[in-house]
Amino acid sequence: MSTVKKEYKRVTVKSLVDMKKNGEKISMLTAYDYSMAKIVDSANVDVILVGDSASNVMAGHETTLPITLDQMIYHATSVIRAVQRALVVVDIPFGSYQSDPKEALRSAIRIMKESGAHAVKLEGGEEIKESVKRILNAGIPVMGHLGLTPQSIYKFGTYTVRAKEEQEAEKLIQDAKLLEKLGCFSIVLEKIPAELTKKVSESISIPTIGIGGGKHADGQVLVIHDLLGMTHEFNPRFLRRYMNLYEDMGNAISQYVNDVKNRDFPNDQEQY
Ligand SMILES: Nc1nc(=O)c2c([nH]1)NC[C@@H]1CN(c3ccc(C(=O)N[C@@H](CCC(=O)O)C(=O)O)cc3)CN21
Ligand SMILES: CC(C)C(=O)C(=O)O
Ligand SMILES: [Mg+2]
Repeated sequence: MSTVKKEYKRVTVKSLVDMKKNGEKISMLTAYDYSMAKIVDSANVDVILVGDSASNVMAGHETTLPITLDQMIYHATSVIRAVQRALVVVDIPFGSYQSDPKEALRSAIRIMKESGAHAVKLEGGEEIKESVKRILNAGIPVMGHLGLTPQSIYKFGTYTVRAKEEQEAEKLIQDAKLLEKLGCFSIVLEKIPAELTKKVSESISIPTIGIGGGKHADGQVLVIHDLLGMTHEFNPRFLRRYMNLYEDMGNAISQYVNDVKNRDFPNDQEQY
């Protein structure tokens, strides 16, 4: 009898750029823990993002601002233990890269060293240029993030569509070109007009990953809890739900409560 070990061809930073070249769309989802990452990875998702959206969906904060570097590393470490195929990217959280490029590099190094992740993601363009350079110089792959950047929500005040005006759109295009020139391997485009996503995607050779960026992005990303319907009060237009887990889980748990109350669980077979 032989045990056949399944061979996984790992997704790399280079394979993502090749996918764009070959016209193959890239799938990306978030995960924050071992069990979920196992399922996401087994379903052949190309990129797993340990997003700072963990601040919302894991910790229950209103924004992504409170989550700490230590907490991000904890989530990333759990995810990495589960993943055999996907490229794992980790958000550098608010406050651990904005004050100076050396701090940015230190944060990126801690993420890579302590979690075993494959790349980091930072929000912004021109403003964080020196930090991106330093991190890339250390050999750490960087994913950019432009458009709606939730870490600067208080600067904008709302989660409305970004870069609808000519001037902001032009800055976004310049930022995308800059990130490519610096050496980023990919850029997330969040909540911008579909036509702008098209323009950006055609202007650079690294893949764009959209969330609320429309069909022209080279890939798509969603928060896993949104896709599964666990965040039933979050209803942006860009979200497609594939399940209604909030309801289904609620029903399953209610049945369990009933079974315990009614002395139905455990039964004779479910005890020793
Ligand atoms: N569960 C979850 N999903 C996400 O996609 C997500 C997070 N959390 N947390 C971090 C950021 C924040 N993101 C957001 C937040 C809000 C909207 C949004 O469209 N909100 C409103 C519209 C607000 C407005 O137009 O003023 C909505 O329609 O729900 C989109 C992306 C994306 N990220
Ligand atoms: C929504 C994605 C792109 C993200 O940054 C996150 O989940 O934190
Ligand atoms: Mg994020």
